[in-house]
Amino acid sequence: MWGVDALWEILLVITVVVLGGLGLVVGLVRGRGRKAAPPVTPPPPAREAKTRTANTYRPSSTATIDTSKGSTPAPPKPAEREPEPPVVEPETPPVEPTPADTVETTAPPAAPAPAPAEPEVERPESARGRMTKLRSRLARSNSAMGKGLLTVLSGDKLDDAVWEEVEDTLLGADLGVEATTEIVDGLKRRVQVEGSPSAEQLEQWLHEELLAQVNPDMDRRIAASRVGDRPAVVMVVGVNGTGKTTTVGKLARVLVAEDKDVVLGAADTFRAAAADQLETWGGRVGVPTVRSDKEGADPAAVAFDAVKEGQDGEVDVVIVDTAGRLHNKVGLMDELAKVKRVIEKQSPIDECLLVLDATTGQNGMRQAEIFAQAVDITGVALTKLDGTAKGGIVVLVQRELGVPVKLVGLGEGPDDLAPFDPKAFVDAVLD
Ligand SMILES: Nc1nc2c(ncn2[C@@H]2O[C@H](COP(=O)(O)OP(=O)(O)OP(=O)(O)O)[C@@H](O)[C@H]2O)c(=O)[nH]1
Repeated sequence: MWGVDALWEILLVITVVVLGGLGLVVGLVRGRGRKAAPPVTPPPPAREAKTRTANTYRPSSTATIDTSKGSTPAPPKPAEREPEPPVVEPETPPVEPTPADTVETTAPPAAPAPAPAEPEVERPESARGRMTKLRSRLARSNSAMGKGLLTVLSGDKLDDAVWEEVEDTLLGADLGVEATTEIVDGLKRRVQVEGSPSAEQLEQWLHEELLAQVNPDMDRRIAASRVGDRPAVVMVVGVNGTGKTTTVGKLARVLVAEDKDVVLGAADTFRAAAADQLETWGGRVGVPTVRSDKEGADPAAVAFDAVKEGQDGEVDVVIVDTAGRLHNKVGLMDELAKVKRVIEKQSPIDECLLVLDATTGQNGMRQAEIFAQAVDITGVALTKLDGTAKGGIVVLVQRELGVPVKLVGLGEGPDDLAPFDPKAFVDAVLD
């Protein structure tokens, strides 16, 4: 018979076997359960995926450039070869090609751009009476002289101190010594003859004395009409920066307003932009510009061609702009003399206008004298009179050069050039 110990051993073995079997069954059941789990919902399509879909409508810009350069195009990436199956949510509307895409991919080649519109030709206003219209500009800068004079003269007595102050004021306005002396002597004489004058009487005398100095009898017409069977020729000279090219442009406008046919000659070949500047001025009023495309071209040759063009085209006037700066003064004067000589092989020069900057005062006068030695000046265009209180330069320049101021510049606007009117000038100074 088996002992109790043996019985316990048998029971222990059976328990171990049963527990091991149970463990095996549980393991199997859990493993099968994991395999049969429901599929996990994929994450919503990323933003990147949408973008990529849209991009398939758009030819790569780099590819286009590469093709046009003739280089071998890189094989298309799989994503570019075929649109990817849509990975967007069903409710997302399909991506439409943008108008730009449509043009690039399917539209026929774009129609040629319309021809640029013809630049509009301006019709400038007549320059008659322009100085009276611009009088306020002149008065703004120059009436200090007039006011100063009238204040001094309206005192209780007219003694030496008063006359000295009048002299200083006139000299300060660049009238020059001779004109100043003549004006003061004239006033003193009238006071001696008439006795103590009223303020109005003094103002009237001052007006007359100043006007006499500005010399209203000078011929200020510009030679801009055909002479016999040829155009008039106007040569414009002056130091660079005085406003020479601008003045030629403004003068062309003045003449167009008078129904003149004008040709411009860009003989300032020293400064590269001068021809462009002139051409722009001319273009605005339908006036052609003869120029050279070569920087530093022979200015005399350009001037010659301009005059020839004017003759062939039977225009009224040819205006030749010249250089105002060279490496040295002698070179500039030699060049101007040459331009003049070459023009005169075809036609007399009817007008030689010197452009002077009124703000440069006595310095401008020295320039004027140098130019006068190289060419025969027939008139002066005094620019920037709006920016100086030294309007007396009008008197000085006429006295020194013996030629009239024919034009005055009173601003930077295209129509700020006026035929000089002595009475309007004196009126503005004594305003
Ligand atoms: N305030 C004022 N400015 C003026 C007048 N005339 C010309 N200017 C200005 O002066 C400057 C010089 O003018 P330009 O015509 O280029 O001078 P330029 O003498 O031709 O100079 P270069 O071509 O270098 O020889 C420009 O800014 C003009 O607008 C004027 O009457 N009043």
